[in-house]
Amino acid sequence: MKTVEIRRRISQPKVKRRVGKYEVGRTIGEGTFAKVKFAINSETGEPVALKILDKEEVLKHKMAEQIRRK
Ligand SMILES: Nc1ncnc2c1ncn2[C@@H]1O[C@H](COP(=O)(O)OP(=O)(O)OP(=O)(O)O)[C@@H](O)[C@H]1O
Repeated sequence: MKTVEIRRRISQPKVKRRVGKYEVGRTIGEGTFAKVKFAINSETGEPVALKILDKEEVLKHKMAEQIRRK
């Protein structure tokens, strides 16, 4: 009985990272200033590509004016 409970716990999917309403999954690409991850809008179920910017690199290359928060 005890063994079954432990196995169940181990086989549960890992808790995914959350950013606001998005459940963040695997990395699908990388660019010079950003990492792009697969994510799901938990309110609508819509799959999206989530771009995570490297703030240091953006500031270093004076690209802040090209970035808009959505
Ligand atoms: N909307 C998207 N859907 C799926 N994959 C994407 C999407 N946007 C970006 N990617 C993936 O993430 C990678 C990195 O994207 P990003 O826009 O950061 O850089 P890049 O424009 O390709 O390269 P660089 O920043 O070096 O000019 C892309 O090459 C692509 O593989």
